[in-house]
Amino acid sequence: MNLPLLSPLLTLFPSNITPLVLPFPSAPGIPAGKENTKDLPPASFRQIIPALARLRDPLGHWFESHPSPPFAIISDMFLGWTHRFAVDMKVKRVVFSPSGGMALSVIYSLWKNMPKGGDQNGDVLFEDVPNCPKYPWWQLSPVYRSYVEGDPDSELIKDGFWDNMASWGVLVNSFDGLERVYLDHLRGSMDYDDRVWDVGPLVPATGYNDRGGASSIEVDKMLAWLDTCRDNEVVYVSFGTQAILTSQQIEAIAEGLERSGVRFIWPIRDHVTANQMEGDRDRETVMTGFEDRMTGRGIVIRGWAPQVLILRHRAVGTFLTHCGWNSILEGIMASVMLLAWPFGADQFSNATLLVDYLKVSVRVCEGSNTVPNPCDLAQILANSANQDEASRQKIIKLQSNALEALSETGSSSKALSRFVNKLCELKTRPKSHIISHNNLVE
Ligand SMILES: O=c1ccn([C@@H]2O[C@H](COP(=O)(O)OP(=O)(O)O[C@H]3O[C@H](CO)[C@@H](O)[C@H](O)[C@H]3O)[C@@H](O)[C@H]2O)c(=O)[nH]1
Repeated sequence: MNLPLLSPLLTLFPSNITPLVLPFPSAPGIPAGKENTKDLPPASFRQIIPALARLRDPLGHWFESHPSPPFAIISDMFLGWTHRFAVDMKVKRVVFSPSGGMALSVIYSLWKNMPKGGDQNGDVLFEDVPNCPKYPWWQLSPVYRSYVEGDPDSELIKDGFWDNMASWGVLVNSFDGLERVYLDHLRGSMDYDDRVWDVGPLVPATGYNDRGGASSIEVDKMLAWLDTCRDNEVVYVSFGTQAILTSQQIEAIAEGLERSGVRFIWPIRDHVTANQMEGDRDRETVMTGFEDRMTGRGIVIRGWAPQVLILRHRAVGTFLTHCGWNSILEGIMASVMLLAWPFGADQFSNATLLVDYLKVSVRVCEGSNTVPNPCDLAQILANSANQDEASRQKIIKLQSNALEALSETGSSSKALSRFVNKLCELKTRPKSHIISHNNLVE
């Protein structure tokens, strides 16, 4: 069911890429017909990681029956089992990190040291990560916090992260001019050596507007409305594919937007309604009245928004974001002011990077259960929408670093070339020289 998401890529390279479609393994806790975390609640990560590990056998059959099987595997960090698979197949495995270098450093440190709780303040200090970030226990990755020693799914997830660290190399969706210190840290602290390739930001090319799916709004109408707005006056509000807002949070955002007087676009995910918590007030009543009053001043999208297209419009100048890494990179590429409200996963580390280290963002709220004060929120939104060009300089500088990284001679392009060269070296080397997992020469 995820195959259509690849169509734009497959169309661009029809003869180079052949998808191998394996049936999604059924698994307890994952309803039939749901094959993507964007259609599932955040806790489903605990089920989906073990489910995907069951692809090992079908993949193995394909591998062994292929006349010219691959000599390297690139796989997402939630597919840690592919490291051992690669070892068995006597090929190399490269981790793909959809998270940035700082977040990955924190995640690796977490699984390496496996802290059992915080200090007396409830904080966990990451002493082996540059700048020694610390987080209260509740801000650590929920996948980590749900680890139970001896539980088969927990052990599989833990092994997956250990295997990520033991893999041959890592591709990071990030760039030198954003967080070099963390990319260097990954180079220095793992056995990856120089095989850390920062090839980002990986964002869609101009003109490609359907990232992650078709939009739930008439795009032409939305663009026509945006065209009537002044430069940078529109606030875009979105919390990615995982966060589920409570009715109280939705109400507070609606009130904040209304009080602020700003123009806005705000997608609300469909299945949020289905997941309303018990005791929440009726979201629909709030939203219907709000949408009526906001006609002409803002757009509420029920479902999927063409986020990249929206962010790139000259009228959009502020992004209230949950700090998902893709949203951050898209925001940087569009040089919009980032207002941070991290919910979970790697988002607290991402917020640390943006707010505390790079100082390109303001922390608006924190946590999946916190409800912001609508008056404070309104003030922050209004201030951001009215900022002058001078206050946008830091984010413009980051955008220019990103563009530089992607230029022909930029750091990310060079990293990609180095990566391709390494792969080519593998291809020309007989497999008998490959060192196995046990460091035995095969
Ligand atoms: O209506 C929508 C909603 C989302 N998006 C796109 O969906 C992606 C969302 O990705 P991201 O911003 O990274 O958020 P999540 O969906 O929450 O991503 C998960 O994966 C990221 C990468 O690992 C982590 O950084 C996050 O914490 C984790 O929640 C982005 O490309 C958005 O442009 C849309 O196009 N339209």
